Amino acid sequence: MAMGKHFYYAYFLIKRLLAQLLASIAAVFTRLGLKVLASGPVPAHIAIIMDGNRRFASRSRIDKRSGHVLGYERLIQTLDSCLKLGVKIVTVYAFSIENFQRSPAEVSDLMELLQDKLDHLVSKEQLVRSYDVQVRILGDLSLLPKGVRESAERAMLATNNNKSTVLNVCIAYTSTHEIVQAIQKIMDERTQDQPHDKFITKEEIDRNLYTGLCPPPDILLRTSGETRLSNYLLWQCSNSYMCFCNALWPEFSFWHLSWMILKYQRAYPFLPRQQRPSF
Ligand SMILES: CC(C)=CCC/C(C)=C/CC/C(C)=C/COP(=O)(O)OP(=O)(O)O
Repeated sequence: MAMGKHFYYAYFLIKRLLAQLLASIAAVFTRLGLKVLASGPVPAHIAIIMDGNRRFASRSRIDKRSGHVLGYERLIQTLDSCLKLGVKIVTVYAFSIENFQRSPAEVSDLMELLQDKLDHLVSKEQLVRSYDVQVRILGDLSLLPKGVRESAERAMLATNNNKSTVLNVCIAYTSTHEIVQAIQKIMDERTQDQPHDKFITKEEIDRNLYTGLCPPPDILLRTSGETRLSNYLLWQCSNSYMCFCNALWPEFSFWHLSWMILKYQRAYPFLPRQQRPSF
């Protein structure tokens, strides 16, 4: 009996030591990987369609909400790696206007999660403070329940003075809606200020999109093997390097990110030069 107990303790001790050893080896390789990647051109802006949370949940036999929670955790880890690498702006698709057509229970779960995570992001997330991240919520906030809208406004206000890096979170967003709203805004201003001016310029549309003066994404990543744009940043990504990855979003690791950056660096000499951020 005593022998069995000792064996049991030894087994768990060895398992824990091995896990710690593997974690230290992974940390060393991650640091090395970051150094190698940072020696090539680093994208200033990465846009991500975080796809595959529900498929991951169903494969892992967990509920959909837990799949989205894991998706949020993966976002924080990916953001951490991007910022360590020197990426200045990360823009993520968290909820499209089309997502409102999901079942009322799932929409309500996602809204609760977004509210919770937006509050968490600015109050408890060390990453936001250490990298001086400005959080911007892009989308038609009037479509959101009051609680989520208030959390979004709180998050933007609380990080408004952070100037080093940006996390854009697209919620209640679709690109066509954004473009229509931008044109509508320009037309409304026209009627008041210059009633006879009939021409709209590209620069005016740029300025009036939710992304405003933010430079366009260098890379657009979509996970889960889907190769559609799903009405995401259609105007802004006209010259972006597209990267489609088979991993589901909760599985997207540092190594998937590194592979994507390496592919971008290999293609870099042939890519059109994008506007660089001014910070
Ligand atoms: C505050 C903040 C930034 C929160 C982010 C939370 C988060 C990760 C939201 C993503 C939600 C979403 C619709 C993912 C797409 O997977 P899916 O549901 O379409 O999965 P499927 O493709 O497997 O169906």
